[in-house]
Amino acid sequence: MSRFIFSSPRKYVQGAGVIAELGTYVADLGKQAFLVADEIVWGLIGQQAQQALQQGGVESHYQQFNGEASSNEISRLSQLAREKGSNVIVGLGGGKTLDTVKAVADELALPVVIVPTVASTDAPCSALSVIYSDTGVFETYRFYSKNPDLVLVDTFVCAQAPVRLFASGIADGLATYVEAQAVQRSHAKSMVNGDPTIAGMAIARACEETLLTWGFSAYQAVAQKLVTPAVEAVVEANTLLSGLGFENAGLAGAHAIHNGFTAIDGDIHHLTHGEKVAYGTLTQMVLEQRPDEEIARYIRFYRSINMPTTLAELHLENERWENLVKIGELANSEGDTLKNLNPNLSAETIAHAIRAVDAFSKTVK
Ligand SMILES: NC(=O)c1ccc[n+]([C@@H]2O[C@H](COP(=O)([O-])OP(=O)(O)OC[C@H]3O[C@@H](n4cnc5c(N)ncnc54)[C@H](O)[C@@H]3O)[C@@H](O)[C@H]2O)c1
Ligand SMILES: [Zn+2]
Repeated sequence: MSRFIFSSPRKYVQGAGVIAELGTYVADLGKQAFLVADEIVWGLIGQQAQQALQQGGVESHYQQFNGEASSNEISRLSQLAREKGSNVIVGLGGGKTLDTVKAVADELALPVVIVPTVASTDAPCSALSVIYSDTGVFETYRFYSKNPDLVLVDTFVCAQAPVRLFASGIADGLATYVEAQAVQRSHAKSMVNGDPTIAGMAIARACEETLLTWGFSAYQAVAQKLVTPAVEAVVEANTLLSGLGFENAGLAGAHAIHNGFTAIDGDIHHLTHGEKVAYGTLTQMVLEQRPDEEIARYIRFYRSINMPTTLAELHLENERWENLVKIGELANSEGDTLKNLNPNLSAETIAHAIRAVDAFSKTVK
């Protein structure tokens, strides 16, 4: 029986300078905020955030994020927030910080406010966290009963972040519709365990359209730390459209293969989420036998924003065949989403596709 489900954050606010309004919005949710950010992000906007909260009549306590969205880090921060008597959790930063604060808020059954400071992933809006070991190996998806209470995105702040992270967010967003189509084709379930709604699919499609239409000029603008209408559109696509799209229409091969890459030691660990997802998307496209010209279009677009399309760019050019098969095995693990692409893929078939992307990419002009 079909169950069409659509889930979303309660409120999404985006614009250059909106961080100044943080207190006004947070005050509706709680008056004792527990703020989490890493050292870099805190140095950039910590003071501004605290001031904005104060203006809204919200007291705040800051704790530094240690860098990994792991069970240990979640327990440590939960304990501290409990001791402080906080009644709203606020996370500022990239995907790992945001995934961690979602889990902390869930442990304490408190509202959560997400302030992405970089448009690098579609983590902000979702009701799930990606959990890793303390050393950064993918462990599991942790699901929540609700999405964040507020997502507040200051476009100006995001445009100051490294352009490589912005491009990575574009790559993460470009996977959304590719994976959504696979889920729909195979009648699989979305990340909210429902059948994709018309809304979910339309949002995923709008995400792809926005990124292919304005992704390149937005990338050029952010490289100069500028905010243009195209940058606003792409920040929305990376954050809101991609987030609602992947959650409500589902994940398939691109993200499972991304998760598979964490099985490998070495320099691939220095790649961003989006960079690995870009290659995972191409691998999925090869596995679903998309027309050559369609794959080539994606390759040209990734190249234009400096995302990897060859094994050398993933630092995997000399990787042994057994290790590529290991990536396939982890991608194929229970609880991951490769089966939404095709339940009958072997680890070897995935390894073939990983190498085939490289071979094809080298021929694309
Ligand atoms: N929960 C979800 O739905 C979901 C979706 C996609 C990705 N993810 C997860 O997100 C994580 C990846 O997130 P990420 O790519 O943002 O990386 P990250 O969180 O590991 O790192 C972001 C980096 O950017 C820096 N930074 C942030 N804002 C900045 C700014 N304005 N200026 C300068 N530097 C800034 C931070 O200090 C940090 O070093 C992965 O763990 C992935 O699994 C989760
Ligand atoms: Zn992603």
